Amino acid sequence: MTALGEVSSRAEMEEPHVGVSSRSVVTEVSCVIGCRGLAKRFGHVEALRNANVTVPAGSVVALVGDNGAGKSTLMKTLLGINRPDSGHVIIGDKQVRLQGIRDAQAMGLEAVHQDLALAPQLSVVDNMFLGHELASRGLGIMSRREMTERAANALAELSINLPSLTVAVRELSGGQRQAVAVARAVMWATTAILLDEPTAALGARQSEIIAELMRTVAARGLGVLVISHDLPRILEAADTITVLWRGESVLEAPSSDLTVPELVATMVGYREGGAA
Ligand SMILES: Nc1ncnc2c1ncn2[C@@H]1O[C@H](COP(=O)(O)OP(=O)(O)OP(=O)(O)O)[C@@H](O)[C@H]1O
Repeated sequence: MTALGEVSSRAEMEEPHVGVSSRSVVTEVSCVIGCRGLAKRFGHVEALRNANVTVPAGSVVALVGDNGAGKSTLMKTLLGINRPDSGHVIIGDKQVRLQGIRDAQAMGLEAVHQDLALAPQLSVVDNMFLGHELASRGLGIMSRREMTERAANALAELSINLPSLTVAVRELSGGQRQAVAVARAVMWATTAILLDEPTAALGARQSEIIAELMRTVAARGLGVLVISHDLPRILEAADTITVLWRGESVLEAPSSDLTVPELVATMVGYREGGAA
């Protein structure tokens, strides 16, 4: 993996930033990945206008909001896929200007997008290394046995049981594929993983397993930022919830302080001053 020191030549580091939005109740915490005052337009669409999120190490933070609220845009901006029009991204308590996804990866971020980006015809082991061929080379030439061992360890650490590591990924269930994508992200991440709707296509039991997996990942010290529409489950799995409403973060609170009806009301009808 690229050493962090190499990043500064590509991702411009700025001064550490403190302070969060006035409605935030999560203040002055260390931030492995987050942002302050992000704005992003696509033509006449204001996808983000004042987005703030803070993901501390060892925490699961859920990003919720109605369709079109800006959740995916925010995640892509945190990953350097989108460039913000204003505001800034924070990684490891420092403001950074990411030039692309490679910068984000070099700073220890890994993402699991909705399409999972797995190669169905390749084995579990090959998928665990997919997209990280350059980083793997940095580890020296790995034999097939070493790759299999490394993948097996990564899966075992997350208590992921699969029928075989040599089976093609297309033969796994949806939940097992999702688990492989999460395990790959965790294997390469050193600061945080970002998950876009990891349980959208899963049944109840498989969704439960992925929720447990997020807790396990956080317990290992990584930050976890997850987009979810599954409010009951995410209230249980996340430490903190951030609500986006029309591109603006309007609520950031410990999940233990929130209920599903409160979340829904905030997601669909937030108005400054209270009433929906
Ligand atoms: N590349 C793009 N070009 C033009 N408009 C975009 C682009 N990406 C997002 N948008 C617009 O920005 C707004 C926010 O979209 P985004 O996908 O971030 O919302 P979301 O909260 O993730 O929605 P959903 O829950 O439906 O996935 C939408 O109006 C969307 O159409």
